[in-house]
Amino acid sequence: MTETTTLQVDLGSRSYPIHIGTGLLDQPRLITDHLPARRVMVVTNETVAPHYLDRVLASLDGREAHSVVLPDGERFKSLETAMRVYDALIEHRFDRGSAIVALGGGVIGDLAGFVAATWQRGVRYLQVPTTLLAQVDSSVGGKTAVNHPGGKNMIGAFHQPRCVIADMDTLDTLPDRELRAGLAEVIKYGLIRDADFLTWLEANMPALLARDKAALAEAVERSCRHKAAVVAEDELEAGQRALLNLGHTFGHAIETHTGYGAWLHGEAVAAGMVMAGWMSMRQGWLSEADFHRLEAILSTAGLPVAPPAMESERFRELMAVDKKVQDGRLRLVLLRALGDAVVTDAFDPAALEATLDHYCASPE
Ligand SMILES: NC(=O)c1ccc[n+]([C@@H]2O[C@H](COP(=O)([O-])OP(=O)(O)OC[C@H]3O[C@@H](n4cnc5c(N)ncnc54)[C@H](O)[C@@H]3O)[C@@H](O)[C@H]2O)c1
Ligand SMILES: O=C(O)C(=O)C[C@@H](O)[C@H](O)[C@H](O)COP(=O)(O)O
Ligand SMILES: [Zn+2]
Repeated sequence: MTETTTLQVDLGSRSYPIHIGTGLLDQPRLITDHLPARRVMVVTNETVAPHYLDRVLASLDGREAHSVVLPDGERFKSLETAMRVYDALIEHRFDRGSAIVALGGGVIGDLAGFVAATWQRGVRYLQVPTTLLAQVDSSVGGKTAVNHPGGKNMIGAFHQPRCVIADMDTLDTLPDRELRAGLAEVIKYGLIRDADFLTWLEANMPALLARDKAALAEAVERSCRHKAAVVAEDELEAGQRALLNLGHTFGHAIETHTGYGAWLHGEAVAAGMVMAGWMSMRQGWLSEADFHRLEAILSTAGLPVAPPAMESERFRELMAVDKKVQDGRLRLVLLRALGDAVVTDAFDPAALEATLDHYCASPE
């Protein structure tokens, strides 16, 4: 077991710790200390359960622990799947004092968090993220949701976890493609608010892709510091939190268009960040050299730098339901420089049209 780093998400009475380290799943009482509930439901999926469920259940010794093992995949981040968890909660008489543990990647975290937010109008829950993406982003900040067939994360709530336990050892079993998808959200923090981190990521990309534990731990910790700081400033996305959405307006359109799953969230966000970067360059905000740097780091991380074949009209249609639309006006996260992002509706519409023309397939 190595050192554990603990960060804090400062939200007054709803503050909570993020523990990052190795061997955490085998530490007795780490979960129960943060979840003083008699009944606990562990929500996980069929891929994660064989690796980690027994250890989490063992750590809940002394509690009445149950588990629900869901099918795996973004397409199961739905109300129908949430209903399976509600069914288990009813069956085992879960009351307001009961608690939920989300064990898995962002799909499980978002769905279990949504169930926790809505079960009897809100019960406690804890995040045990097991993908890089979930450790650096989705487990922190309390955005919970399920998808609608017509739009990503359309049905959700803000509901903060009581604690985040990121055991880096769980990344040992993560497929390479999923590791790369997680790197997209790590790179995002550099692009929106930390040019030095971006330089560090460029230098350390080979180590990260080779799963060097120290490099991964530093990437997780620096990412969580950024996420915690943004969330503490603007929990409910009244302003600056929207910067965490860089690439997501384009990316969510890609995920919805491709039916939730063909493109991983991180892959869609990577292509979306390239599109946002290209548009920022077209606006005259980002230099050509910096755009190429953005494209290069994503490409070195093995991520897509262009969307799938999609007509521009389909992008327009899907982007129109983005949650950042205000009074019918689309707001986008664009870059003024690397490490300096802005959320704005004051973009040149011609720059958006040029971006869609540049990246989209023409209708047959
Ligand atoms: N709430 C937020 O703030 C937030 C932030 C970013 C992303 N998200 C959401 O997160 C989701 C994406 O999360 P994700 O990338 O973790 O995808 P995911 O949850 O689908 O996990 C990726 C894959 O890895 C498997 N897996 C998980 N842990 C594993 C492990 N340790 N070993 C082996 N396999 C493992 C999963 O079963 C799945 O097949 C999207 O729905 C996205 O919208 C939410
Ligand atoms: O925490 C946030 O805020 C984010 O925007 C993080 C994103 O990486 C994440 O994908 C989030 O789920 C997107 O939220 P949404 O509000 O655009 O659905
Ligand atoms: Zn995201």
